[in-house]
Amino acid sequence: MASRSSRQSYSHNHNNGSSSSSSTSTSSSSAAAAVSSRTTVGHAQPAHNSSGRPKPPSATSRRSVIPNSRTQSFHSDQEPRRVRVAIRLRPRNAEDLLSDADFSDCVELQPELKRLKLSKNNWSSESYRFDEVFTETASQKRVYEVVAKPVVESVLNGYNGTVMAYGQTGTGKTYTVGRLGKEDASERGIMVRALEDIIASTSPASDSVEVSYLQLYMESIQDLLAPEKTNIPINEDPKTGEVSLPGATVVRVQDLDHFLQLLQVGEANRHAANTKMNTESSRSHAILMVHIRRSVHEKVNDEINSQEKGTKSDLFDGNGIPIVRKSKLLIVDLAGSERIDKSGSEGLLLEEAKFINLSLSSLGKCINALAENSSHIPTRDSKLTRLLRDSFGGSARTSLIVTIGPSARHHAETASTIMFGQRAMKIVNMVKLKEEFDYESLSRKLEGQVDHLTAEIERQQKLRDDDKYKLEKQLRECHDSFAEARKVLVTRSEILEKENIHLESEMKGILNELNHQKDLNNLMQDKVSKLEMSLKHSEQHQLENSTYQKVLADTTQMYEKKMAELIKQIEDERAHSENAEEQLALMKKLLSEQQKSIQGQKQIDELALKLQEMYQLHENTLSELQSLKSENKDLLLQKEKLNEELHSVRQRLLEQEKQRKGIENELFKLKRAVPENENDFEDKKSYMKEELSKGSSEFGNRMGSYRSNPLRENISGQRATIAKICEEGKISSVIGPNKVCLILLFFFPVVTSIDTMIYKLFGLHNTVGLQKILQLLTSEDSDVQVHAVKVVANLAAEGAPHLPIISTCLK
Ligand SMILES: Nc1ncnc2c1ncn2[C@@H]1O[C@H](COP(=O)(O)OP(=O)(O)OP(=O)(O)O)[C@@H](O)[C@H]1O
Repeated sequence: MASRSSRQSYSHNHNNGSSSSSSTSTSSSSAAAAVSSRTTVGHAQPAHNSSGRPKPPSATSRRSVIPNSRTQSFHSDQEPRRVRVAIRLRPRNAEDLLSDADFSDCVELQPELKRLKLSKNNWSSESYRFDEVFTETASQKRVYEVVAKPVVESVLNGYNGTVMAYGQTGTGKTYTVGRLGKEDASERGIMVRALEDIIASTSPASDSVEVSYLQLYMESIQDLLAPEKTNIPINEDPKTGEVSLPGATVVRVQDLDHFLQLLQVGEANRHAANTKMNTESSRSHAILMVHIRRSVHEKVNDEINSQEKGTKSDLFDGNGIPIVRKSKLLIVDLAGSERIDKSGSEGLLLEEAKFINLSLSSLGKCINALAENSSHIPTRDSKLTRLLRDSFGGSARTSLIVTIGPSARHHAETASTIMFGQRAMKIVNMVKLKEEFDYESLSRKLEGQVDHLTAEIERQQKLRDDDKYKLEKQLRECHDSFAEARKVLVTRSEILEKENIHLESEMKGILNELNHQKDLNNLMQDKVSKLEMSLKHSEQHQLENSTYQKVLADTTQMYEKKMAELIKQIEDERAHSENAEEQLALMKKLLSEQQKSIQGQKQIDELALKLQEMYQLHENTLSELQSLKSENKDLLLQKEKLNEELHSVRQRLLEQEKQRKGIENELFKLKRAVPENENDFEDKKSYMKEELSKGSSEFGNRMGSYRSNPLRENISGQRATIAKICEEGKISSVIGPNKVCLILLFFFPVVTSIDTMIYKLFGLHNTVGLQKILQLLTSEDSDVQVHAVKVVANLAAEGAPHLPIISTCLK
């Protein structure tokens, strides 16, 4: 009772609400008996704090039946959470109505107070407070939301959870937990609704929901999804305390329909045997294990120890890291906790009942021990307690639904069940969040990243190789074009150099020639000036040469002008040439610079273009030079001709000058030699003869130059006639016929006929005398006679004083 008193001291949430101090535990069920016995002996009471709330369990009281399973997790948050217990009253069934017709219900529910009154007898009852009280009209949905949904949410958040139904056979455990509700969804039990929520809250891409469905039948674990698997061993990790069933089938749930199919298969395989109490009684404990694995990306928590933090920081650079939350939900539909004597079982059924009672009794003992903070929790007494070690006193969040029937016939079982629930309410679990680094998915992710990066590196490498190949190709092409351009430039440079050398030599030649021409010009100018001087001196005597001199002066002036122009052109050409040389030097410099560092085809092309322009300019210069040369040549030829003409003119002038002087001398001598009269004639005859004979050879030579002249041949022809006349007149005997003719020619250059000349000769000079002319009339030579007649006729025509003489002669 002490325990009851202590329970009464719970707060409204924790107080079991028992209003009676008397122990009414007469349960014959094993678990209830265990609880009862513990209660009766008055073992350890739950600790309370000053506020009436149960103290958080001490290290000892909190201890889990399993070791800390979070050695790999980094969350250390632990939260005390009491096992939540709700009670549900099944509606009266036909049997109840029939058998209890004369009795009232043994329980009275006060759901608003979350209390249950269990009648002890007709006049007294005991009141018990639960976390929730469901009447017979409570819907499946509400039962789920109140009892199971918080646990499911915890499981989705990474905590282990357990939802378990405990109660007498036929009170609605399977109805509450395992009903499929195929035809009516509102009838669905906790299993289906829990999976519905879990599936809806998880992502098939990042999360996984796996289920195993087992039954514990006669201390043997059988796989309900693969019934051939029996006696599946329980594996307990000594380090983590994790309980697992490695032999059990684990199926990843795809959707709710898939789960319903699985559940249906499991239900079909669940062993059920008819008992006298319930034709469809479950003779085994059904355990649905739901393994949830959820990926959570969180930042590195400050709580992570520095070593782990450092490692992860290196890996993720402070960004979200893959964290996986692994949690397990157990939904347990326990077998009925009926009394063996009441069930009337025998044979196999009796054996089943014994095992059921054994496991439930063991569970009750554990719950008692936990509730009383016992130092020893007998979890290893049965497989059921081994499987549920994490659910009671462990790290799981646990809700217990206790089902009872209304029939007074089962008052004792109902009371025992209620006490089981009341004990369970004292158990405080230390729920723990089970988060782990998802090394597996991290590894997969990293492998994926490595693959991606490797592919990217390979792609980049391939791109680099392609670029490198293209660049190398371009470089080779550039090298080739550069070498070719260089070759062309070198060739052109060589050609230009040769042409330049050639031009330079030509320029030198031209310059030399020009200098020579200048010298010649100077000489010519000197000669011309001298000639001009000479001409000036002989200007008075050489009027006929004035035209020549003028032409010569004009020609010389023109020539000088042309020479000046030519010099100017040559100077221009020299300037051009110097400019070309400068440009060529620039080109050479550019070429050398270009040869040193050619930066590309573009510069080469520009240089080639410039070079071509220079070459064109050079070509033009050459052609201009050539034309100037030809002009110079022509001018030189003209100059040569002019020089020759000038020379010949000068020669003629000199000769004429010389002839003139000679003639003047001879004339002077002749004048001296001419007799004044007949007597003087004879005196001077010898002198003249001597002189004439002396000069005849010179005179004859001087006249030789005229022999080629036709005029002079004519004169020569007439000379014979004159000579005859002179011979007749005794002149020729004195000076000779040649000299007579020359005298005639000198004094009478305009005489057109021999007759006139003879007439003049005899008329001006009376040396011959009229008598001599008249004597010619009688000359034996007919020609002389004819001419003598003509002379006489002329004299007569003139009416000269000779006329009387002539008349006399003619007589
Ligand atoms: N709350 C309820 N509302 C309506 N019917 C119910 C309710 N609870 C139970 N029943 C009915 O009572 C009968 C027995 O229920 P159930 O089989 O769930 O009992 P049980 O506790 O699982 O029995 P066992 O332990 O023998 O398996 C079923 O026909 C079920 O439909």
